Amino acid sequence: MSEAMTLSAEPVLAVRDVAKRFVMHLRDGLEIPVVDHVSFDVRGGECVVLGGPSGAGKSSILKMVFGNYGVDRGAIRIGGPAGVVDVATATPREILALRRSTIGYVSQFLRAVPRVATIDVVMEPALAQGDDAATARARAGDLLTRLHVPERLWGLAPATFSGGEQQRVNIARGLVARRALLLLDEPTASLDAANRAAVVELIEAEKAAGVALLGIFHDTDVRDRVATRIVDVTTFAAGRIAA
Ligand SMILES: Nc1ncnc2c1ncn2[C@@H]1O[C@H](COP(=O)(O)OP(=O)(O)OP(=O)(O)O)[C@@H](O)[C@H]1O
Repeated sequence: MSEAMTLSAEPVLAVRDVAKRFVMHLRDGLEIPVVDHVSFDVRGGECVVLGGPSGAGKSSILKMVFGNYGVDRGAIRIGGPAGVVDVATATPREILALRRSTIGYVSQFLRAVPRVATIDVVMEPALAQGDDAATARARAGDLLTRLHVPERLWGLAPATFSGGEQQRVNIARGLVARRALLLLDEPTASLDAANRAAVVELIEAEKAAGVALLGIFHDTDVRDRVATRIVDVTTFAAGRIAA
């Protein structure tokens, strides 16, 4: 199927005229403008990559979309089961509901819960979404296998795993639930070539399933393979020259 045929008509994510500055209260309210007039869409079936040098504001934009950072101006509209929610004006409760139903976040860091087995860590978001245990376990096992996490580790807690193993457990956990919008914060950082390739395949599968993806990838090889479009964040620089 061609890419155009898998794209949904309405964007899953619509960012409109967003501005963000940080106010340093411990430094007499010093203001650090980061981005201004940020506008872009992400439709189902496409992977939009935020590009630009270090400090341009890529992570800040991702964190605003996830609701971790407040927004000074503009709208971040996300279409979910309960209709369209504007993250810029949503209550914390609405943002949490949106995360449970609509937005997935895959970072490179695992916040490991002590003593919980890997398979349970991975399947938990699928159970929270309402999948039955057998379905959630099967999907979790499939993802762990594709990410080369050996089955002998599934019953162990990931706290003692290597950095790369923990990262792969985290990616599996981030992908296990079916979400309309996936945010990817350098999911392939410090993975080896075989696992980078596995992540690229999983991202392609999400695109084919009609998921909207927004990501940051410093690895240009991975970025060029997954990106439908690159949004250059330097075009949104707010009154400052990016480093
Ligand atoms: N919580 C914060 N408080 C104050 N300033 C911040 C905060 N988060 C980010 N910044 C500043 O905002 C600017 C953009 O940072 P951001 O992390 O979004 O850039 P980036 O493009 O993701 O960079 P990198 O590629 O290095 O991760 C930087 O100058 C940074 O110092």
